[in-house]
Amino acid sequence: MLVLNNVSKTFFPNRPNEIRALDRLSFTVSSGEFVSVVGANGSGKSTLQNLIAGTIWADNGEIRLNDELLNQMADYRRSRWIARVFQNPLQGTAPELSILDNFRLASLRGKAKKLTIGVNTAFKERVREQVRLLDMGLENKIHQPMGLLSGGQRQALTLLMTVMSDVKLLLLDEPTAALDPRSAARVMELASKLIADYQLAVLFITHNMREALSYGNRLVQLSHGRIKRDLSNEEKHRLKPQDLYEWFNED
Ligand SMILES: Nc1ncnc2c1ncn2[C@@H]1O[C@H](COP(=O)(O)OP(=O)(O)OP(=O)(O)O)[C@@H](O)[C@H]1O
Repeated sequence: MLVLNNVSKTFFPNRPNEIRALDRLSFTVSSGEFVSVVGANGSGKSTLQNLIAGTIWADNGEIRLNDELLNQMADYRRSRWIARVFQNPLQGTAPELSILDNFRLASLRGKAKKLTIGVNTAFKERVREQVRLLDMGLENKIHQPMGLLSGGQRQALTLLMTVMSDVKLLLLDEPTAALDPRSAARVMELASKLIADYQLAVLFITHNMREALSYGNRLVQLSHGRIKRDLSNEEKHRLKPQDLYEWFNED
C-alpha cells in the first residue's frame, strides 16, 4: 500500500516566484487500486509522481510503500518496487539492446547487480511465453533491437517488463499520449489486465477524459497541489466526459 501523509513540495521557496506544487497532500493507494489522476496543467500531477519515484524529494510529510519509508531513499533503490512508464515510448528502454536483454535489465531493477547480459534458457522461455500472450507477433523477435519496434509495441513490452519484476507500484505518466487511438486502446487494455492480474497499485496520469473514465477503478482530481475530488469506482461510472470538462472549467 502507498501512503502519503501531509506531503508538500514548494519550488523556489521564499522567493517572488515561489510555486507550491503540492500542498499537504494525504492519500493512500492499495494493491489492486488503479487510480486515474486528472487535473489542469500545473496542478501537481507530475510532481506527485516525481516525489514518489524519488527524482525529487518532499519538503515535508511522509511517503511510505508497504511500511517502508521512502522520503530519503535514492530513486534507484525505490525502483525495485516502483516502475514508471512515460509518455515517450523511447524512454525507459535501451533501443540498441534486444527485447530479451531489455527484459533481463528490467528483472535486475533496484537489485545489487553485476551487469551481465547473459540470459539463461528458463528466463528466455518465460519472456517468450509472456510476449506471446501480448498477441503482437513479437515472440519470434525477442533477439531484435528494441529500437526497431513501434511506439505501441514498446509501451506494451515496457508494461510487461514492469510486471515481471518485483514491482508493487506502477506510475503511468500519460503512457498513450504519443500513440494512435488503436494502439493507445490496446496498450491500456493490456495495462488494465496486467494491473488486475498482478494486483499492482497504480497512479495513472492522463489528459484524456475518456481514458480517465474508461480505465481504472478510482478517480482523483488534483487542483493547486491538493486533492479536490476522490471518486470510487461506482461514482466514476456515473460520470460522463462532459462532467470532467466542467471540473476543469471550475479551476
Ligand atoms: N523541477 C521544477 N522546478 C520548478 N518548478 C517546477 C518543477 N516541476 C514542476 N514545477 C512547477 O510546479 C507546478 C506543478 O507542476 P507539475 O508538472 O507537477 O504539474 P502537472 O499537473 O503535471 O502539469 P501538466 O499537466 O502540465 O504536466 C507547476 O507550476 C510547475 O511549473
